[in-house]
Amino acid sequence: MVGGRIVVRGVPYQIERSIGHGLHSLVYGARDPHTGRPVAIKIINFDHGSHDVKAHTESRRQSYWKEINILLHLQPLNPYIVRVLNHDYNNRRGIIVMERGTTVRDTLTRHMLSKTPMPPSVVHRFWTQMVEAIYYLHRAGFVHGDIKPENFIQVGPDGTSLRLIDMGISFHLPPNVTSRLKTGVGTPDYVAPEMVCSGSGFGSHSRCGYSADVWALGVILFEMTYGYRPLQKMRDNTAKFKFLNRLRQREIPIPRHPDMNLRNVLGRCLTSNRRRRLTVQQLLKHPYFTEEF
Ligand SMILES: Nc1ncnc2c1ncn2[C@@H]1O[C@H](COP(=O)(O)OP(=O)(O)OP(=O)(O)O)[C@@H](O)[C@H]1O
Repeated sequence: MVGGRIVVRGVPYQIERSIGHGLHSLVYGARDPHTGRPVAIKIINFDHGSHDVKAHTESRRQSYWKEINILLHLQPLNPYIVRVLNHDYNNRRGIIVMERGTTVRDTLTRHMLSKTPMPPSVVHRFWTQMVEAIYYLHRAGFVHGDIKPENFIQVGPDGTSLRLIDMGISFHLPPNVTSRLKTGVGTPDYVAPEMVCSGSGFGSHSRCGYSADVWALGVILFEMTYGYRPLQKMRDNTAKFKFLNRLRQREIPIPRHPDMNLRNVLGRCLTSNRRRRLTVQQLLKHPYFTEEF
């Protein structure tokens, strides 16, 4: 595929390189032939690599339709959702062409490798955009369910504007409902304690709702500030699940920091009782959010 061409609804894109993959997809970097702008092309192959081909094909097809429908629905409602530029599907695969950026994970890795902390002004700029992205999402009734630095890309001339990608496991809640029981999925370092039912894993009835996204926002702010995640040093996922399960009786310790507002907002996001966690609406009014940098 790399070096080749892919035509999506009559537009020929030149594939430059592979830029990522997920459980269901391959993602390539390409150029828009009309504007020269970099684009990302996500390809979900419907019939690939499964023993039970029929069931697998159907589930991949559904996941493509779910993602494209949510993305298109949210385009006018949320300025932080990755912009979809083109899309198409056939019997074999679904294709989404979107704006391309570098992930916040890439930036965090660069800081980790060079042993330089992310400057507080950049942390603030990134995190306030993340909170706004989730605010618009929750306002439209959607829970993301897998908030992490891999799912935010940096776009724009100086790479400081953020967009949210991968709506693969997000879901809609009816009005006045703030969570639902769900088969647990997510990334252990970012999942909220209420998503963990037992000492060994998610369980089939994890409670997932708006407050789980707020917990994950707290983990990202912690990671951008201190250079590591609260659960990062734990041996394996079993140890992480055990720790999260025990958090009902205590809280994650927040290390010292000169910015008291930052430390306070971290504590209010990383509160093990989901009912006491701040909502995104409340985060927008928190002094850390409103303070000048
Ligand atoms: N618009 C984009 N710009 C830059 N990189 C992207 C873009 N979209 C996706 N990627 C890269 O491709 C990876 C996989 O994309 P994505 O998370 O959307 O796929 P997925 O199949 O839904 O993944 P998962 O299995 O985690 O649900 C991302 O982590 C990111 O590195």
